[in-house]
Amino acid sequence: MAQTTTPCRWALLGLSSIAQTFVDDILLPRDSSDPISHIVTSVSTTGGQERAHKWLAERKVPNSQDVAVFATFEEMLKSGDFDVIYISTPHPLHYPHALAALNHKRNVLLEKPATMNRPQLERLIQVSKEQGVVFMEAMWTRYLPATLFLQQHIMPQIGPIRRVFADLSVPIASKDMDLTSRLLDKEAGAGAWLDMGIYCLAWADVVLNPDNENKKIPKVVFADSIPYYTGKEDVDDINTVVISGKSESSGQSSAIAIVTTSLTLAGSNKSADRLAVKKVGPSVKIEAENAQVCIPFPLIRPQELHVEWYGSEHLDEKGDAKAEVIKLPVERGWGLWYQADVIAKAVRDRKSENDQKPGLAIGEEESLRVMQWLDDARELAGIKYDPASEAV
Ligand SMILES: NC(=O)C1=CN([C@@H]2O[C@H](COP(=O)(O)OP(=O)(O)OC[C@H]3O[C@@H](n4cnc5c(N)ncnc54)[C@H](OP(=O)(O)O)[C@@H]3O)[C@@H](O)[C@H]2O)C=CC1
Ligand SMILES: O=C1OC[C@@H](O)[C@H](O)[C@H]1O
Repeated sequence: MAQTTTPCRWALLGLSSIAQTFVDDILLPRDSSDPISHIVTSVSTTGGQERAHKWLAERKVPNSQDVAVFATFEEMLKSGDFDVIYISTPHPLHYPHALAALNHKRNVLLEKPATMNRPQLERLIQVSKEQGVVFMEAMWTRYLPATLFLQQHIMPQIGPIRRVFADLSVPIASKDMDLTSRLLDKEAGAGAWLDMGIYCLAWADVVLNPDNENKKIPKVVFADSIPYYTGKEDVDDINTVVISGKSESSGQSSAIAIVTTSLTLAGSNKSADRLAVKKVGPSVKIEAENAQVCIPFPLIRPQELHVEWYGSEHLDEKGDAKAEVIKLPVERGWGLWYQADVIAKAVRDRKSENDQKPGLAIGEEESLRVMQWLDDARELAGIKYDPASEAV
C-alpha cells in the first residue's frame, strides 16, 4: 500500500536568524514517498506585515501570500491554523512564550536552551502533559545521523567510557557588534554557557548517560567562568566545567566530562560563516576502554566519527591501532529538519488515534539532565541573570 504524506503546518513565533535556516530546511524538496512534509501557515512578528511578507518571499515560502501574519503571538495562539509552533525568541522569552502556547493546547518546538533554568523546564513539561500536547526542546544535534549512529552502533562496542571532552568555542562576539544583539545583551540571555555550553552538555549527556535506569547521573564538580566585557556589561565567555560520574562501590570518579566554551576564543571573528571554518582538533573526544571517538568541529553538526580502536583484534599488521573515519553527513540542508520531522511524526501519530492521549515531552529526561547541569555550573561559576527572567 502506498504510504501517505502528512503535511505538518507550522507557526513561527519570531522571524529570527535561526528561523530562516529552519524554514529553508523544512521546505527543502522531498521525495514523494516521504511520510512527512512541512508547510508554514502562520507567523507572528514584532516587525509588521511588510517585513513578514518580505521575509517569507526571501525564504521562497511557496504559499507566502497565504501565510497568516499576526502582530502578536497571543493572537496567533488564539486563532492561527497550525499543528506546531516553532519558538525562536531570545532565551528569557522562551518560558513565557512556550507556557502561553502550551496553555492554548499548542504543540511546541522550543529553541535551545528550552528555559533559563530547570524549574521553568519542569513546569513546561508538566503543562504539556496536563494540556495533552507535544513539547520538544530543539536540540537538533541529537537527531542527526552521526549522533544516532554513535549511540546505536559505536557506543555499544567501545566499552566503558572514561572521559569525554566537548568544546564549542566560536568567536561570535566582537567590539563592533550591536550591543542589543541577543549574543551580547545580558537581558536577552547573552552568554556562552546557555548559548553554546548546552551543546557540549548534550554531548556529555549522550556519552555519560546512555539509557540505563540504574545509572547514577554524574554531577558538576567544577565550574569557572571568565567574562567578556561588551563595553556595557560582562557576559560569560570562557567557561570550563567538569562533570564527574562516581562509581557507587568505590565512590571514586569512573567517568569525567570536561566541557568548555567561548564566544571570543578560537580565532578570527571575521569569517561570515564561522561554523563552516575547518579547525584542527576535535570538538568532541570520547575516550573509552576499547576505543577513542573524535568528532570534528563544530559539535553542533557532526558529520564524521573518527574511531581509533585499541583492542588487539583491531590492531593492524604493524600492531598499530586501526583508525576508521565513518562519514555520516547531514542528508540535505543544514539539518534542522530532522528534529522537525520527529515532532511532526509524534503529532501525526497522536492525531490518528481516536482517544485523547496524555501529553508528551520528547527528550524529556535528556533536556532535564542537561538543564540541571547548566544550573549547577552557573551556580558554581557565578553566572547570574535577572531573577525575574528565572521566575516560574
Ligand atoms: N538551533 C540552532 O542552531 C540555533 C539556535 N539558536 C537559538 O534560537 C533562538 C534565537 O536566536 P537567533 O536566531 O540568533 O535570534 P535573533 O536575535 O536573530 O531573533 C530573535 C527574534 O525573537 C523575536 N523577539 C525578540 N524580542 C521579542 C519580544 N519581546 N516578543 C516577541 N518576539 C520577540 C524577534 O522576532 P521578530 O523580529 O520577528 O519579532 C527576533 O528577531 C535562541 O534561543 C538561540 O539560542 C540560535 C542560533 C542557532
Ligand atoms: O545554537 C547556536 O549554534 C551555534 C552558535 O554559534 C550560536 O550562537 C548558537 O545560538
